[in-house]
Amino acid sequence: MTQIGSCAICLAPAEQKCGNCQWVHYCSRDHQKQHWKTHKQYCTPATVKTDEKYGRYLEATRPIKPGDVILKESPLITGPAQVTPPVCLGCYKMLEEDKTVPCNKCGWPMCSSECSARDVHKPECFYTQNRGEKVKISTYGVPHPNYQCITVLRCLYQRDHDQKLWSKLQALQSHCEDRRDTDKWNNDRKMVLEFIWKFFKLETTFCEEDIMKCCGIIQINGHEVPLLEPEYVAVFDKISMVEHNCRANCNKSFTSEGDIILCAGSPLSPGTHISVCYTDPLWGTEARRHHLADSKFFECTCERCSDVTEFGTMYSAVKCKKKNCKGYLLPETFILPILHKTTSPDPKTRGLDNKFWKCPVCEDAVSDAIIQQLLQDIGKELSALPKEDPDACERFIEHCSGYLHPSHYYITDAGLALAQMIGQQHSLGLAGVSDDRLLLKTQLCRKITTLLETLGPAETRLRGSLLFELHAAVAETGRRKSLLDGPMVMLGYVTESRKILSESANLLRHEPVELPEGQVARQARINLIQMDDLIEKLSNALPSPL
Ligand SMILES: C[S@@+](CC[C@H](N)C(=O)[O-])C[C@H]1O[C@@H](n2cnc3c(N)ncnc32)[C@H](O)[C@@H]1O
Repeated sequence: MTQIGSCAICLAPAEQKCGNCQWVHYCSRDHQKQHWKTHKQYCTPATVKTDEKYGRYLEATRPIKPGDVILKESPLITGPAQVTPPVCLGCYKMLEEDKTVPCNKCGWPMCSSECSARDVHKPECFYTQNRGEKVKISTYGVPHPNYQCITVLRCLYQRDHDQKLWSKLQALQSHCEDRRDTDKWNNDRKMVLEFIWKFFKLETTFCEEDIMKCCGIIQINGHEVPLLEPEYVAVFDKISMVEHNCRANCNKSFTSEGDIILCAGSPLSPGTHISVCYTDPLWGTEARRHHLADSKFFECTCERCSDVTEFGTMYSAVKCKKKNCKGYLLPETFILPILHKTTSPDPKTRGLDNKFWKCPVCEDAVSDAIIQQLLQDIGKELSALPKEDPDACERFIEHCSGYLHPSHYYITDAGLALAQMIGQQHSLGLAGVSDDRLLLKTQLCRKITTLLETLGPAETRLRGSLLFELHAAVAETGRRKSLLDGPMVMLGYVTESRKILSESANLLRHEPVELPEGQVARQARINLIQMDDLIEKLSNALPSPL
């Protein structure tokens, strides 16, 4: 069916759309030509499609290279996170007692009078003034219930103040039927809906359906923006169309201004579904699938979830315990129906005793309940590890290696923490760690970055940060070797380290300086210049072949 929109120039009903992005309508070729100067800045190499499984999704319209920006857009709505200590409702900075300026119209504490005057603060200011009594916040630094409803209230405000924005928000997925009666739904009813009705006296203004739908729109489409601590929430328009894949081909990052950027992580040919990972790609398949079912209301059947070996990485595999067997146990499938409104896989209530994990080498079979118990115990051990303790981390990895595949998610998780810890705690940095630890860091960084290339090629933030760690370890190894074998061995190591660093800088190039990854990217650019200098000096010092 042809969709009728309104012409971007004259607003007349229009059937034709931009052939590339299929987003903007035109009534005539003349108006399309006239609009091109503006539109070409926003015309994206992706278009919205619909099907039964995904609903609306984005598809590439032309070949896209890794690193290409597919979309960049400003939020439709921003607001504080649902559970947050008091933050400025203009800029989201955390508020400190005695350093706040109450908005003179509504009393909400702000960081400055400039922030009170920001448009973003208008909705709660408007409804607080109508309520007839100013807000008074007296506890800071801990989550405050008054903030739970703010982002929802800001959505609701648009109904009577910005029809276009309201329509865009209302068109987003909210899964109202699936959410009904979940714990989150019941909490939202109490902490958001009742607060809006009672505190703001809006019982006759906004009905239950409108409020709960806005809660759903934020739950399904909201992004936590990590530019500040605590994070705030933003809902975007086009980015909301991007589907999930556990081995996504794109990633999102934020600009310092809070815009979102969607970037390709692998080459995309026309017709490819554009995807990001809605969950943590470093979790095991069961945890990812449960998280998606509980928070986004679909059961993931992507290529990664469908392949128990996770592209041959054996990321969820458990060691076979039959005597002398060197095989690994895996279930036949991870794609089992998940009962909605449950939380995580609980070995006691799964009732899956008739499911088995099998070893292809010795054909042994172990019941799912036994495996779940083992994984639960190891998971508990991992969460109880003391923070910032590399020895404890190393002991955990050694112990778990008796039960799990070397690339198992629990071992990878601990390995990642260990790789980042080595060198961080020493006042001399990597120069202060033992040769063994330096080698371990190098091996862990290499192993996990390679694993990430397979499991999450678009996870550029983590891969870029780990490659930065790796470049430092390789350079330090070179420095130590040169002390024994003379300065010339250094050249090979520095050249390798520079290559790794250049990849890291490239992967992190969109990260804003507010994020640790943006700081790493900045340092990487500085190090690159220094390394080029060093490589030149070492090359010039090489004896001439003549
Ligand atoms: C942010 S929205 C994406 C746009 C949505 N498809 C729409 O039509 O508005 C997230 C929702 O899309 C659907 N979805 C996204 N990725 C999916 C996937 N891999 N499999 C099934 N459904 C998916 C789910 O309903 C999910 O809650």
